[in-house]
Amino acid sequence: MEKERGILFVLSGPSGVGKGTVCKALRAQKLDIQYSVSATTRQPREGEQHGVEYFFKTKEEFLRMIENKELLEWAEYVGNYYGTPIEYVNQTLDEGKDVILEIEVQGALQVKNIFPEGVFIFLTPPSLAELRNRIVGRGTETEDIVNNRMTVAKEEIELMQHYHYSVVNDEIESACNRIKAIITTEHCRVDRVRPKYQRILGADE
Ligand SMILES: Nc1nc2c(ncn2[C@@H]2O[C@H](COP(=O)(O)OP(=O)(O)O)[C@@H](O)[C@H]2O)c(=O)[nH]1
Ligand SMILES: Nc1ncnc2c1ncn2[C@@H]1O[C@H](COP(=O)(O)OP(=O)(O)O)[C@@H](O)[C@H]1O
Repeated sequence: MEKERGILFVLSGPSGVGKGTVCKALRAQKLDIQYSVSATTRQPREGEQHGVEYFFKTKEEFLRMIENKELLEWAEYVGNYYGTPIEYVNQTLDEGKDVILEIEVQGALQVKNIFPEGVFIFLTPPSLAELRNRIVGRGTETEDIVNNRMTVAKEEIELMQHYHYSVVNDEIESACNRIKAIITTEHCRVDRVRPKYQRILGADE
């Protein structure tokens, strides 16, 4: 019997809201979901491994991936390129497994055009003041860059309307629980389960 296709979940939101942190916490829970590994031209950080956190590429290699249509979406973010290899996503969904992408907002909106049946989750800060604290707290940005990130974040929060769900990242554990609840809910949607039951009803006993 033909397998149900998996569901594509996209977790996105402004820089510093905690996408990476929440995704790492979700991974630790060993859910039945696959995590896509992105390609990037940024330098690996200490401890990062090729093929685990990212596929680290030169700019030339990345541009070739774009040219060869190997990416589902891509975006330039703070001077580096980031993109989602399309083959892994399609293959994993075809195998009936769910996939989650943790990507920034420009990329998420590109995916929405290609995969409108995907589930788009916007991670929201509890407040703008807390978002600023988190960006400053990370200690990687100068004051000018923090101000710039805040301006971009406000524009990105306006784009929340294009998403299906908004999850507040107040506490990491609560945010993870909300995302797990969304995954469960999506699996119970009648438009997703009906084809399966129609097949069962139509099949000989
Ligand atoms: N569009 C897009 N964004 C990505 C992709 N992979 C990672 N990102 C985003 O790129 C941004 C920078 O990621 P990274 O360099 O790991 O630094 P971070 O700020 O510590 O998360 C984050 O907002 C990620 O969500 C991708 O494949 N496509
Ligand atoms: N729920 C939370 N409460 C407090 N701090 C958080 C929370 N989630 C993330 N952070 C902190 O906020 C900063 C930004 O998180 P990060 O995961 O790098 O964000 P993003 O991937 O969205 O850019 C990090 O220092 C992280 O430890």
